Amino acid sequence: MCGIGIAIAPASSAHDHVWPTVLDAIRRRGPDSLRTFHHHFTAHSQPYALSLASSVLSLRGVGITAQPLASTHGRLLLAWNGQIFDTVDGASSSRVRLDAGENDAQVLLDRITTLVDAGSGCEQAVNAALAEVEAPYALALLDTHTSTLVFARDPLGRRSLLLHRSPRHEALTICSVASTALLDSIANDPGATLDEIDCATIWAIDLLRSPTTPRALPRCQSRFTQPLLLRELRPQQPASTEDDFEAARDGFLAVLADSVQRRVANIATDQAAGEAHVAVLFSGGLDCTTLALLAHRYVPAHQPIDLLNVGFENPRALAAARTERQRKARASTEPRRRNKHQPASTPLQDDAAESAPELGGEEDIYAVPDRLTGLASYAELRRLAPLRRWNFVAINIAYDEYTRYRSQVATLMAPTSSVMDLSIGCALYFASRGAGLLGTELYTTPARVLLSGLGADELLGGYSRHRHALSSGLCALVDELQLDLHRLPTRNLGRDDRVISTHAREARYPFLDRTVLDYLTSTPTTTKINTDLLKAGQRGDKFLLRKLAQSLGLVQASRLQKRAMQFGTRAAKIDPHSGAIKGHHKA
Ligand SMILES: Nc1ncnc2c1ncn2[C@@H]1O[C@H](COP(=O)(O)OP(=O)(O)OP(=O)(O)O)[C@@H](O)[C@H]1O
Ligand SMILES: NC(=O)CC[C@H](N)C(=O)O
Repeated sequence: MCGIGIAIAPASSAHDHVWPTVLDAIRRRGPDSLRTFHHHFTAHSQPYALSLASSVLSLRGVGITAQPLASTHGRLLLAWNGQIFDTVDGASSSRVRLDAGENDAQVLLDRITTLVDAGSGCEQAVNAALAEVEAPYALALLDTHTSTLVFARDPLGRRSLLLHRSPRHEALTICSVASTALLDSIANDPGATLDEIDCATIWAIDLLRSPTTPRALPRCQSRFTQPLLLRELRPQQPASTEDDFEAARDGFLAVLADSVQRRVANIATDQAAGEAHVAVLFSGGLDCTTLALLAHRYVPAHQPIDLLNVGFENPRALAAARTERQRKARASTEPRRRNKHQPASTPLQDDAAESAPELGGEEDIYAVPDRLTGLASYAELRRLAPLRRWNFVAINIAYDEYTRYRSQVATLMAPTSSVMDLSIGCALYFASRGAGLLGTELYTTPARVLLSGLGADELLGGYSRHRHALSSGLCALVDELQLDLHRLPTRNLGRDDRVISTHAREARYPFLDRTVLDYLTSTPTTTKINTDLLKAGQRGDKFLLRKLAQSLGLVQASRLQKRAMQFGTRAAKIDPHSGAIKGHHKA
């Protein structure tokens, strides 16, 4: 992923010690180029300076399209962290150019320039151009003629953009990710703030009038920007073309496969043709295994697909497992009647009981639940696609290594800061670093594109809270699913982008493609979820996806139960005495 950094401040105070640290942080996200453009203006009779920096992780077009990218006469400057995967039908010239392999930043800037040349203000032009594309993005556009800055994130918030205000709001920093110096300012200067930029609207700053006060602009409506509403909650429910379950499953397969194809095709890098261009963040669970098998259809046959599977040495869980094994061994050699007042097990024993059967043996400290599932699904992929080179990369993170990197991950994920965020952030940090064992050899994935299965649980009812909601009736389940859709932009995606992109890689989310979202929000809830099975505590969750996976031959993976990343990797409750700490506590 690329990076964006913008500083707006009175000229006298511009470029303090924080700005170089912001540049460092965004350089890591986009190692292929980094440019900075300076714009000077006067507001309230005071000279001001704006610096606009943009780094590029080049994935589209011929060569590297450096940013900020200038329009022909230099009036407009674009910083684009994004990938256009689809365009509305009306934008046919953009579509043709993208299909021909042109760089999407250039195509987008040309479209904005055309609208500005035809008389639109730059805010309207950006707004209209963004409504024509399906893309994860964070963007900033500076109009040097009018001294207007426009910035935005895609409606689902798949790319990060943060806003930092100085204590008296006289200066503003907009950046993909925070640096330690920026966080120090939050800690030390009362009044300083750091927030994720809201992606429901587009933002603009009229630099000459109010240089540090963004204004919200409602988004232009299109099929890519309309709010997502489940069919059960629409005033008029669409006629159900998918009464037939098999037709619904096949329709889902068609849109999901197409989404995967668009995310793995046309990756233009200077990599050797025969090395992996695509890796899967691979727990071995249902969601990512299905994506891996679909990716196999479209990734060139001579390229390997890397499966990145992370697991942590968790001293607490290991100690508990050992104690539990010893207890069981003692119990089997000295059978004793349990006193009825003695509790069946302690919380630590419960934890161990969960670990014990899943740890492959005392010595295999990385045989965490996701490793075992990962290996099983890897075997299934090899069986179904034997001619593909699948690289199962075992990413083993020792407790020492985790403790060395923890504060770095905490800085990257800011302003999110809970214990659960840190566990997930660490799992994603190491998984996307992509360095582990390929067999017995050390290996680091060269892939810049990482597929993630995130989104399937929100769309298809994969969380245990969906089952709890169903116990209050179907309407409660529908409401819970709608809430998930509503919260997608604010929950995890910004955090994940900040953590993953620091390794100069880009996460792509096939389940969050707009056409997939439209399809699944139009499919009846009772088709997506088998409510009878779910009520009975069986595999009724993500039922449509389970059946899709089965139809592809993924028999083992289609039966897997959801396991949250922090538990599957054993990144949660890893520190001594962390047993009583709750996920929502501050890390
Ligand atoms: N141990 C892991 N190693 C690498 N990537 C992982 C791991 N665990 C989860 N991921 C990635 O994060 C995504 C979202 O994780 P989440 O905890 O929501 O799992 P999930 O919904 O059960 O998905 P899946 O069925 O793919 O495991 C996964 O689809 C996968 O791409
Ligand atoms: N990774 C990015 O967001 C870079 C921008 C552009 N899509 C490119 O590939 O060059």
